[in-house]
Amino acid sequence: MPELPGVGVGRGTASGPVLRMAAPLGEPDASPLQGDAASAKASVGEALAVVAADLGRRGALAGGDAQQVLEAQALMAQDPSILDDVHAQIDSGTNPERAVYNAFKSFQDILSGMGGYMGERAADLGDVSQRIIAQLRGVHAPGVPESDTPFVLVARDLAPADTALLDLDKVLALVTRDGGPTSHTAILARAKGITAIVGVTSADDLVDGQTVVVDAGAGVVITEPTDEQLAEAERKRAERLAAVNAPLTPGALKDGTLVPLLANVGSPNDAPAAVAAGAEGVGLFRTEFLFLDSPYAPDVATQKASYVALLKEFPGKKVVVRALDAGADKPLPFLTDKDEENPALGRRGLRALRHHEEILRDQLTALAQADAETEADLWVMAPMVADVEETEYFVSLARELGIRTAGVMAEVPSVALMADQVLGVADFVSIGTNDLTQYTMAADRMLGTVASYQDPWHPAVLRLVAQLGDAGRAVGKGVGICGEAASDPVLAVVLVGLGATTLSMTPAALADVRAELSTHTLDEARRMAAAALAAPSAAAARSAVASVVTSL
Ligand SMILES: C=C(OP(=O)(O)O)C(=O)O
Ligand SMILES: [Mg+2]
Repeated sequence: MPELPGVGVGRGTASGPVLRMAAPLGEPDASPLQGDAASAKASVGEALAVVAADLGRRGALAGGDAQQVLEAQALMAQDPSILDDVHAQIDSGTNPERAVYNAFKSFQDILSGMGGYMGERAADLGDVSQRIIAQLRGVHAPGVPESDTPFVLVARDLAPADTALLDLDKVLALVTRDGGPTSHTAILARAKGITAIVGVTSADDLVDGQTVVVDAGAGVVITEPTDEQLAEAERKRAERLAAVNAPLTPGALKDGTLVPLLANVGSPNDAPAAVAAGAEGVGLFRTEFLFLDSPYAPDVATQKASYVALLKEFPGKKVVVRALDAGADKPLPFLTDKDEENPALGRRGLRALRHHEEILRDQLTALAQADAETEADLWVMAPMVADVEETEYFVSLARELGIRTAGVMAEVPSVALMADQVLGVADFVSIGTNDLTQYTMAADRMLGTVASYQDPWHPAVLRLVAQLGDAGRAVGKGVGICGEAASDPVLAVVLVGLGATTLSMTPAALADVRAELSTHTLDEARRMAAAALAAPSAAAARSAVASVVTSL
C-alpha cells in the first residue's frame, strides 16, 4: 500500500517482483605497485581499449540516442588527460586499479561540483571507471542481473550501457534511486518506451522478490499492493499495450479533427523507428549531429548527403528541419563564444548563425539541393528566434537560397508575445516547449535544483502557447509543438485545445498520444485548455484538467 514517489518517465504501468542490480565493485585498495610501471601502464592501456570497444559495440547494437551516449562514454575511456593522470599515479607507485579509480574519481568530483546536467554526467564517468577496473581484475562489470522470469529492475542508477541494452522481454519496469528528468536513464528509458521512475529516493528499501506496482503516469512505486491495485495496474498495462498495438492511423481527435503526429529525430538513422511507429512525417530534425565532434562545419556536399538520406525516407510527407542550434549545452568551437557567463542567454541558435552567416548559408543551400532531389515536403525553421526582425532575416535568407517553406521556432517568450506579427512573416511556427518553459520560468533546464520550474503544464507557458495558437488560426498558418510537452498524452490534448495544429515527439511516445487524442473532441480539448489556462500553477492545471476529463 505505501507509495514511494519519484519522477515518472512516460505513462507506462507494470507490476512484478523486484530484482536489484548488483552492488558496484568495491573501492580498489591502495597497496603499492607490484612489478614495473611500464607493464602496469600497458595493462591499463589494454583494459581501456577493451572497454572502449565494448561500449562502441553496445552503442552500434542499440543505435539512436543510446549510440551517441555510449560513444561519448567510449571517448571518456580514452580521454588523454585522464590517462595522463593514471600514468602519473603509476609512476609514483600506485597500483593500476587504484590509479584508474583515483584519476576517474577526481574528474567525477569536478563534474559533480558543476551540478545539473554536467553533474549527471559524473555517473557516466563512474561507470566507465568501474568497467575498466573490472577488466583489470578479470571479473564481469557490474550490470543488469540475469533472470529467467520477468522482473522490475531496481538500481541506484543505471549506466547508459545497461539502459541501452535492457532486454524488454525481461525488464517489466525500471526504478532508480538517483537521476533526474535530464539523466541519461530518463532520456534513454523514454526513447525505448520502458516503464520507468527515476529519483525514487527510498528505492534502497526495496528488496529482491517483493512485488511492486510501478505507475510512471502517477510517478509512484506502490509497495505491498492490494489485489485491487494489482488488477488496476494490469488493466492499465493492457490498455497501454492495446494502444501500442493499435493500427497506425493518422492522429485525430474523436470528432475526426486531424492532428498530424510527427517524429523528433536526431539523425537519418532514426527514421526507420519513426516510420515504424506511424509518424506522419518529421516535426523536428535536429541537425546538430552533423556539426558536433567536428572542428569545423561540414561542407555543402557532406550535409546534403545526410539531408537526402533523411528526406528519402518520407516521400510525400512533411519533414521540418531545424537549422543548427549551437550554444548553451551544445557549444561549437567554430561558432559559439567560449567565455559567455550565461550561454543560455547568449549568442546561441539563430544569433550564432547570423554572426557566422556563411555557415547558415551553406546549411540552407545543402537543404535546398537535397529538397530538389527528393519527394518529401521540406520545411526549414530557425532556433532561438527572438522577434519579428529576426524572423524576417531568416525567412528572406531561406527564400533567397531556395527554401520554399520557412518558419521559426517559438522558444523565447518575446516571439510568443509578438505572435501575430511573427506569423505575418513566417510560413509556420513550431513551439519548442523545452526552451519556452526554461525562458518563461527563468529556470535553467539543465539544472536539477530548479527542475520543478521546468514544467510545461505551467499556465504561464500555456498562455504563451494560446497566443501563438490564436495568431496561427487568425492567418491560417500552422502552429506545431516539438518540445517534450507533446509527448505527455493529456497535455498534448490541452495543447491542441490551445491551437496546436501538429504534435512532434520521440517516436516511442506516438502510440500513447494517438490513443489519448482519439478519446476527446475538439470542443472537449478546448474546455480542458480553458481550465488549464485559468489555473494558478502547473499542479493546479493538471488537476483542473483531470476534473474536466472526469466530468465529461
Ligand atoms: C524542441 C526544442 O529544442 P531542443 O530541445 O533541441 O532545445 C525545445 O526547446 O523544446
Ligand atoms: Mg530548444
